[in-house]
Amino acid sequence: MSTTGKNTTAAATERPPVFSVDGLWKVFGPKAARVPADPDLTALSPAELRSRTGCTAAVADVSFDVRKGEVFVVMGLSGSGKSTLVRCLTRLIEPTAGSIVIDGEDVRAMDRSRLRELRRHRAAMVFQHFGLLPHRTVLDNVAYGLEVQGMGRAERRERAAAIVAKVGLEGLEQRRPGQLSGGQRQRVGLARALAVDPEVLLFDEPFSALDPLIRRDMQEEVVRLHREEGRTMVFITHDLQEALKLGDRIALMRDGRVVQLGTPEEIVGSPADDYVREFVRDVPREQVLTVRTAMRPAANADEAGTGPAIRPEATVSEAIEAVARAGSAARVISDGRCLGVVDAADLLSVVAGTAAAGSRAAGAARVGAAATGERREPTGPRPATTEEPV
Ligand SMILES: Nc1ncnc2c1ncn2[C@@H]1O[C@H](COP(=O)(O)OP(=O)(O)OP(=O)(O)O)[C@@H](O)[C@H]1O
Repeated sequence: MSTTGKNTTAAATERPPVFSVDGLWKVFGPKAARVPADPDLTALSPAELRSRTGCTAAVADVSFDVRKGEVFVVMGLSGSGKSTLVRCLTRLIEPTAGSIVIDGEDVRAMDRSRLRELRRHRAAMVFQHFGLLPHRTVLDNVAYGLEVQGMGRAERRERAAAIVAKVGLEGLEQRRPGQLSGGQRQRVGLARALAVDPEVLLFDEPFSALDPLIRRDMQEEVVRLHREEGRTMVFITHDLQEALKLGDRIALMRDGRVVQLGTPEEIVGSPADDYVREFVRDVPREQVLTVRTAMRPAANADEAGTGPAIRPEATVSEAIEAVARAGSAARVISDGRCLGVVDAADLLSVVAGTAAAGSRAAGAARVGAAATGERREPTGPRPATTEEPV
């Protein structure tokens, strides 16, 4: 579980939104539209709402932005509303209330042809069950979306062949889906979505049917593609490890609501409530939390001036290694400035979960902001004033 390659820099968090979702509801059941509009009904628990109205609020007042170039993970247990939420983004499911905007354009106002173009070109979906055409070859399955777009045969086959190679399926172009393993089929599904060069890739639990090793391969494939292409991705999963591994930010859903929205580090280091705390209880904190969370101001000039230098994004696990090797506290250095120091005790208290993350990096105020989906940048502890070249 490494955070390597993630968009955790300030530049990434300042990128413009691709999708902006505000006050989104999807209610299933009779006279669904009255539910979001009635505060007496919106205040009910899911069970009460069902017994009073026969309705289920699969998505309940959800707001967030997906920023350009990020991997945005929607995570939650079965039935929490993940699929409904992501299907609402391109109106595969029609929302009941709220707004969805893609690149400034109102998705709810799109007519049929505009919606078709949205789904085909701008926000392509990779499904769990592949959805491949059984009688077509790998190459023709990948070229299918280009065919629908009206691209000529030679051009689309050339383009499809390049994408097939990109996802590691070279040599299998002429096979049919029935002659492939589950992992290979999922690669075809991924290649097909990539072939149309969409602005956003939407993944609906794409790897949950794969065995663990192939699943890990595919996760690495996604990380690699993301790193190479910087494509915006929305990824649904019920698997916390997968969410932490892939997500720049994670929206954790429960009963249709987003209970916390934040970076893996924020979710693990500063759970918004007991539900999230229980969810992340078994996560190896040292692999997710960074030294930003663990560091403290240097006690004196001596501490600020000696010891190994580590980056603020280094994980606590990496810092433990550096501190153990050096036998002294490490300095957290960014742009030649010493932001703080970490010693063995600081690092141990993060591992043990006794470090008050709320009072160190992830301030209590941010937890509130994350829970409501408000955009707010992670803040580190107050930097030490010591100027120190690395
Ligand atoms: N067509 C429908 N009619 C009525 N209720 C529905 C419908 N589709 C989904 N629901 C309900 O909405 C809630 C959210 O379902 P959804 O499929 O979005 O959850 P999920 O988190 O994606 O679950 P899973 O991980 O099992 O796919 C559930 O309570 C589900 O029963």
